[in-house]
Amino acid sequence: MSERRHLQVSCALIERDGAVLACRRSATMKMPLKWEFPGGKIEAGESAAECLVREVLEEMAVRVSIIEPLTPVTHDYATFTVTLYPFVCSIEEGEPVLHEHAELLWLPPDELPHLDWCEADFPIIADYRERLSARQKG
Ligand SMILES: Nc1nc2c([nH]c(=O)n2[C@H]2C[C@H](O)[C@@H](COP(=O)(O)OP(=O)(O)OP(=O)(O)O)O2)c(=O)[nH]1
Repeated sequence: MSERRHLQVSCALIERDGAVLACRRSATMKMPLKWEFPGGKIEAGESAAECLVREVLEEMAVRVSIIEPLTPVTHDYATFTVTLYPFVCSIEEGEPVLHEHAELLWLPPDELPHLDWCEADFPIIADYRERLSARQKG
């Protein structure tokens, strides 16, 4: 029996002017038309943070700097498992462009849960919003 695939993926919650960038997967990708954060698979010898910066640059021609890591999330999909390493980021250089995605959207954090996200992303959004409200209180 073949072993179930377990992907290690970095993803970016890019903040700008009180909004966060959401990307919609194209109709031809796996999980078509689901929303996700920009990012991709961690390569051998690469840290999650290095992967994040490389992937966002490749995917949307934007150089990001990391503000803070969020708690990694492991999720079982029907055919594979993914561990997502999320990072809150800001843009250092560039304007996001559509290469692979069907749509890009800047959304206030409170509106993020309303999109049809890849399942693994919901706990990340919850963690992010909790940290934001903690930041505002304290
Ligand atoms: N980039 C990204 N991927 C996510 C998120 N949530 C989530 O479940 N994933 C999954 C979708 C993919 O299976 C995997 C990301 O790998 P990828 O971006 O290299 O994969 P892909 O489907 O675009 O392409 P591929 O496997 O055919 O090479 O992680 C997310 O927020 N961002």
